Amino acid sequence: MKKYIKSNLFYFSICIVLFSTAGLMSVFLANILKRMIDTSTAKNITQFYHVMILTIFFIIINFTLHILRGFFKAKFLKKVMLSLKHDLFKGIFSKSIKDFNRENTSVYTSIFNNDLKILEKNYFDNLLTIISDLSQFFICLVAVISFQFELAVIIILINVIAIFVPVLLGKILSHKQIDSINKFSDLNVKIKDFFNSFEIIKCFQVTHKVIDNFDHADNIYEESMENFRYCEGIIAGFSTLSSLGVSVMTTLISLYFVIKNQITIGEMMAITQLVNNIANPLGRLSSELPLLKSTKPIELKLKEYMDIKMVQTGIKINGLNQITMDHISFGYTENKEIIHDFSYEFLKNKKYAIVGNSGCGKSTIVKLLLNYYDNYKGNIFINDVNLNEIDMSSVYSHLSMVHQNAPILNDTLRNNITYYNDYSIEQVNQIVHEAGLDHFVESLPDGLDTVINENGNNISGGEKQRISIARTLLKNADLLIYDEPTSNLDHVTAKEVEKNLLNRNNTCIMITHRLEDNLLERFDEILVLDHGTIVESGTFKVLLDRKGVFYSLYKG
Ligand SMILES: Nc1ncnc2c1ncn2[C@@H]1O[C@H](COP(=O)(O)OP(=O)(O)OP(=O)(O)O)[C@@H](O)[C@H]1O
Repeated sequence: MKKYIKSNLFYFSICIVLFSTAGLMSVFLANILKRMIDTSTAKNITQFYHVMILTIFFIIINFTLHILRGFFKAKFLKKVMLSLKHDLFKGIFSKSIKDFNRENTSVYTSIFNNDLKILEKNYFDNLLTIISDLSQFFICLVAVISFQFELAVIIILINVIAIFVPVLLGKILSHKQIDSINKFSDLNVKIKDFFNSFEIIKCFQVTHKVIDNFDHADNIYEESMENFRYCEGIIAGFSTLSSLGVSVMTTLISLYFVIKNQITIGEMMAITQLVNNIANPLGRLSSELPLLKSTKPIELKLKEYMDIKMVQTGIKINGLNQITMDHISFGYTENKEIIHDFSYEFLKNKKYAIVGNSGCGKSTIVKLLLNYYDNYKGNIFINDVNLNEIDMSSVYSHLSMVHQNAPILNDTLRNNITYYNDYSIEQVNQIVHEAGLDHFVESLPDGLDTVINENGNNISGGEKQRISIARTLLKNADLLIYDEPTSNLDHVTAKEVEKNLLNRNNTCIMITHRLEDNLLERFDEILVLDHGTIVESGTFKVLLDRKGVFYSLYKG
């Protein structure tokens, strides 16, 4: 976190100066109190006017300092949180697809919703309070020493004992903190899943079970929070002991010095005031310091993400001429192989269909091509270069894909289609037409500028699919991969859209369950997959004539 302080040193330095004045202001106030009491015992009206002016001056300065502290603290926190979130977001997006998929997306959202908030409050904000309290403690201590050396020594002794235990407890607090963060992340995953499945939960009438499930996860989280709060409570107890002990001892000892005529009543008041400003900050410090320490695990966790660099090593490819899958075997888990000895060569500008029963591994083949997983046996080559040696970003720049469940942004239809790239209005309109979206766009109140809701819940499944198709076509990549692109479209629209998809001069791999003549006749090669292996391949006509697996699938 020091890096973020360094990069915002200007605002941090101003904050240090402003928050450090807290001690001086306490001494100022103690001085005013001393003068007030001494004036009352001397009954001197000139002294009274001096004290009055001094008090007004104190109030104005104190007020101004508070305003300035608030202003610069807000600036500092804004700057530091902006750069922190930027680096974190960039770090997460620097992950490869396979690394990103290893964690549930709720884990990432929980970092932003929870971890960063804790860091802001317990580290950066807390740090400024610590500076203020340290300044009060040291400056007031020096002031007390200048009044009464023996008194200062006694105060230090009491405080050292009182602060020692909470600092030790800080380590335990830190463990409790990280435990509660992990539990919160688990709870977040559940909440996200349940909200995403809202309609299904209602239809299946399992609301009570879901509530039980939620309660269970929440219970685990709250128990971890309860442990954390217990620990905080114990630390707070020691803090109170510290400040109370010091206050009582000081008053008694000061009284003794007054009785012995070694200090005036005004000085006794000033000392009591100063000691309060030693004991109270010290009491607070004994919980603030452990809190600061407790953010260490969060810092380490975030650092892991922020240290991820966009890996752009490897060989760059300038186009996709041929893709060779050579004896590929793969399973998501060790004991279940999904793809068995799959070998095939996809050639430039040819059209391929992959068909087969549900679960036979069609999408998995595509995921392996896209390097989502690298723990397969065999080799994948692109233009004769092994996929493991290629800079994947150069591969991604030459391909585009329509996913089975197309992700939709909570943004305008235009941005959902262009994905923030710059295209002319003519290009966008042409693609809208090819994806069969003309009527849909016309029906929208703001046309392409209409905002689509989160997950596209104000549009139909077919419209979502056509947006995804438009997005893919607009990129006009060398290789277009379609995973059941028209499964949600009516027969007529599907036919029209598929015609546009296959008319293009690109390599195309389409996974489809639509075994219809007018579609299948358009492919150069149809791969028939069964249990992760190609059992037949050829043109539609050849496969029909063979009267084998494909024929049975086709005839249903
Ligand atoms: N991330 C995953 N982790 C574990 N198993 C998975 C994962 N993804 C898919 N599978 C399993 O791998 C097998 C093949 O899945 P795949 O999605 O490739 O099938 P598919 O032929 O595309 O099916 P469909 O036609 O239904 O889309 C299935 O049994 C599926 O349950």
